[in-house]
Amino acid sequence: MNDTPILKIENLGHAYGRYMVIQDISLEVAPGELTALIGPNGAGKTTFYNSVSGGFRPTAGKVYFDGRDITGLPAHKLVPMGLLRSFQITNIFPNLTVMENILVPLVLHYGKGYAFLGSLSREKKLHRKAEEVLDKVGILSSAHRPAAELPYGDKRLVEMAIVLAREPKLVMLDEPTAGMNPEETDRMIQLIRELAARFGTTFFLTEHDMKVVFAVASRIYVLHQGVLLAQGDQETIRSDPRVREAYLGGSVDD
Ligand SMILES: Nc1ncnc2c1ncn2[C@@H]1O[C@H](COP(=O)(O)OP(=O)(O)OP(=O)(O)O)[C@@H](O)[C@H]1O
Repeated sequence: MNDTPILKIENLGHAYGRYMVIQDISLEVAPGELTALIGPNGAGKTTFYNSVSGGFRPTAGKVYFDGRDITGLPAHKLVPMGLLRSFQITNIFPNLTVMENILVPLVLHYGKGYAFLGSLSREKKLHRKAEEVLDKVGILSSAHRPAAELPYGDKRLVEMAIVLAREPKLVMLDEPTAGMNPEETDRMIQLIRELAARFGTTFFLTEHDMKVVFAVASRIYVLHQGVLLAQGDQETIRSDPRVREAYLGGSVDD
């Protein structure tokens, strides 16, 4: 069994100018583990997310992905290694069909060196791959509809299909359900759980919606004023008085 952590973070810190926003964060994520980093507004979650997933170079610490030092590498270099970050819904091309929305990143991802070129044309193989991922997430029947026509929740499924098409080992999501209604949020939760269960994809969420966190994550880290305040399973986090205090009481419960 491979026991190399998929993600290992050592003493991570980031400052905007002189303002130290996150400090001394160390954690490890095992392959397949569903992890969330939670914290009140302004705790530094997005800064953490960007420091780890290629948004910018952190000012302190080290980030290892699958045993390799990736500290400060930009997101586009992390993608071929298998570390993806989610993108906003606006990155879906509304005038292209759902299928084309999957094909464009697939072409960019595999480029001319697409590995399993055989008797079929490269285009056919990419097409088949796109159909495969659309089927996996359950929107193959919408393949030839313009993405703009899809309801919001289905657009997020397209986004996930785009993610899956690139065969990630780790997906980092920054508030994946932001802007969604409760029904769409539930679908997203189901999708993350299903992708993890069926395809072994490791997810790391930064999130302040407790409903999402408790529905998805088995391991939770709590960030407060830029430092890790607590970590553990759901029960440990729910019952930690410091976490309740940080959330001003009550809102830790969903
Ligand atoms: N580019 C920046 N320059 C200066 N300060 C910033 C910048 N980005 C964020 N900050 C500050 O850093 C702190 C942490 O912000 P961050 O967005 O990482 O927190 P967060 O936990 O994601 O918050 P939220 O849940 O509100 O999105 C905040 O005080 C914020 O104002």
